[in-house]
Amino acid sequence: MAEASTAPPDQRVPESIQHSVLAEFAAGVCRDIAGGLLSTTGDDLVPFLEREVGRLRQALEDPFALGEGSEPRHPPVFDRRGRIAVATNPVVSHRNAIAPPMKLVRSGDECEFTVELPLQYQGPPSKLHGGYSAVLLDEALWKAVRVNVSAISFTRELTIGYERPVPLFEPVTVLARVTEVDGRKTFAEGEILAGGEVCSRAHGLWISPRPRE
Ligand SMILES: CCCCCCCC/C=C\CCCCCCCC(=O)SCCNC(=O)CCNC(=O)[C@H](O)C(C)(C)COP(=O)(O)OP(=O)(O)OC[C@H]1O[C@@H](n2cnc3c(N)ncnc32)[C@H](O)[C@@H]1OP(=O)(O)O
Repeated sequence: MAEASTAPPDQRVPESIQHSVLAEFAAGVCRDIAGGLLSTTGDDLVPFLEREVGRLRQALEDPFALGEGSEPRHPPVFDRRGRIAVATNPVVSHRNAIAPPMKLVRSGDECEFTVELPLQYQGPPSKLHGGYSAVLLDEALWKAVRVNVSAISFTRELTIGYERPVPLFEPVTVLARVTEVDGRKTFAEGEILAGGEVCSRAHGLWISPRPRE
């Protein structure tokens, strides 16, 4: 259990920058291993794994060699109650090895993300699994709701239309915007685009929980 921090606000971080950079690097190696296990077979498997383990071992021996001066994207913080809060989000957190991670590049009335999906997200050959398209759109539409509505909301309904396959191994864009706010209900819509063409469309409803009596 984390102890409540008594540090001044500017020092309220539970680990060094170097450890945060190391954790995000390790998550990246885990992602590369996940993809490589699906594309590497037979005699290539052992050298592949040795290379990846070697990258990790080298980082552990000399963490300062990891992109000198580089900043962690999602370092843990102390929350308002003094507990350690790690960015666990499975779509955008650089510390979560199962996140691609999808990157927010523009946030406002419309949110824009970019992402490149490797082999572990494959459904049809070289195309994204449809369930994972829904994951990307859920996150993007939730973010558009989050930045435009003050109360935290949760996905109540999400409808996805699959118009074209989403390609793996190339940058795709995910767009999202709020269309209507009605009390606790917020409606939003968005798209996944590849090469300028819409591949999937989503619309849905986000509801903020009723205030406690
Ligand atoms: C490092 C630090 C980080 C800090 C971060 C801060 C905190 C972060 C917090 C969160 C992170 C999330 C990260 C992104 C996640 C992406 C989004 C997700 O995946 S969310 C998870 C999946 N979703 C759920 O698990 C919801 C499960 N459902 C519920 O919990 C409830 O259903 C809930 C809260 C959504 C609504 O519950 P009710 O009981 O308040 O709803 P009722 O009263 O039934 O409906 C409200 C109104 O909406 C209408 N309504 C319901 N369904 C409708 C529909 N389909 N169309 C139109 N209206 C509808 C109803 O008729 C009602 O209307 P009338 O107020 O009576 O006028």
